[in-house]
Amino acid sequence: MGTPPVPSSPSSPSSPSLPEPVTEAGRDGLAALLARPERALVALDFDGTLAPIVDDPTRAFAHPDALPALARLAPRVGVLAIITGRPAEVAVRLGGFAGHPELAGLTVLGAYGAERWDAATGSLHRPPPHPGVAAARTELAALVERSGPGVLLEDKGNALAVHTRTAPDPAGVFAALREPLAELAARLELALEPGRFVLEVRPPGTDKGAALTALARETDASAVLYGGDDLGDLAAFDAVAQLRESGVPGLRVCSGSTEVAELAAVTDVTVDGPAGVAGLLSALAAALG
Ligand SMILES: O=P(O)(O)OC[C@H]1O[C@H](O[C@H]2O[C@H](CO)[C@@H](O)[C@H](O)[C@H]2O)[C@H](O)[C@@H](O)[C@@H]1O
Repeated sequence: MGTPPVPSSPSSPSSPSLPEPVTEAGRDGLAALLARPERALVALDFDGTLAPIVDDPTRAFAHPDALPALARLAPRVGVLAIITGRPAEVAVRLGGFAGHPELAGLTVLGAYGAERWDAATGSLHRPPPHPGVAAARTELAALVERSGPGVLLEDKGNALAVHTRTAPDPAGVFAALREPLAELAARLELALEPGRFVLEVRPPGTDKGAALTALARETDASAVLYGGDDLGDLAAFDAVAQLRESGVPGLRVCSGSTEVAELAAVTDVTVDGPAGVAGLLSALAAALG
């Protein structure tokens, strides 16, 4: 017996209208996507974009409207992808992406593009562990212990994330940890990746921009949409700008939040967090018939 199709959205029976991008390049990107959807690449970040931000990273499930919107959009565009800082298999589990016939073509690029899961085959590609991560694990456990209550260490296998969201002073602890973590990352030949009340040390060598560009080239995309909410998404927004310069129109969607308010200035359209993203994806699917 196969997995049943994704149910329709619980909270938005009718699709909202497509928002108008505030930039000309964004309007061109949207027009190109609507004109040739079969050649379009739609790529989305996970946390803060498809999944609401919550205190416990292990319980950051997709917004209830996200999966129905993705399922509706997937058959209408060339390629649908998730590009996330999570390990690919964690994003697949939290998103509930596996086993749905509508999402048979979905690709999940995890660990900022270092990992790849394809729904079509269920195959997971993961690089070998970086030697610096094991050393960082021991040091970070001690550092987190000293940092006071509410500071969490998320062990992602080949990366480690220190979360300060549930500390009594999240911004203050984040600021205090930034320099020691930058020093540790440099010493162990790792990269420091700051995000929403999180400082991550991870293997260098890739980012979401490189991942998005490679996927656009691999799939010969004629238009690209990228949606994100955090600092790690800036590389992907830059990649959209570079793809535009090389003749591939693109649309940059900001999943808006008060935590990373500066992102709206470098994107073409801002929606209200994961609910707004799901609404936009649903509206896109409706516009594509
Ligand atoms: O690339 P993303 O999919 O956006 O992942 C980036 C990081 O997201 C997660 O942390 C964020 O979400 C948590 C759950 O809502 C929240 O508690 C935390 O404050 C946010 O920074 C994830 O835990 C990290 O591993 C990802 O790198």
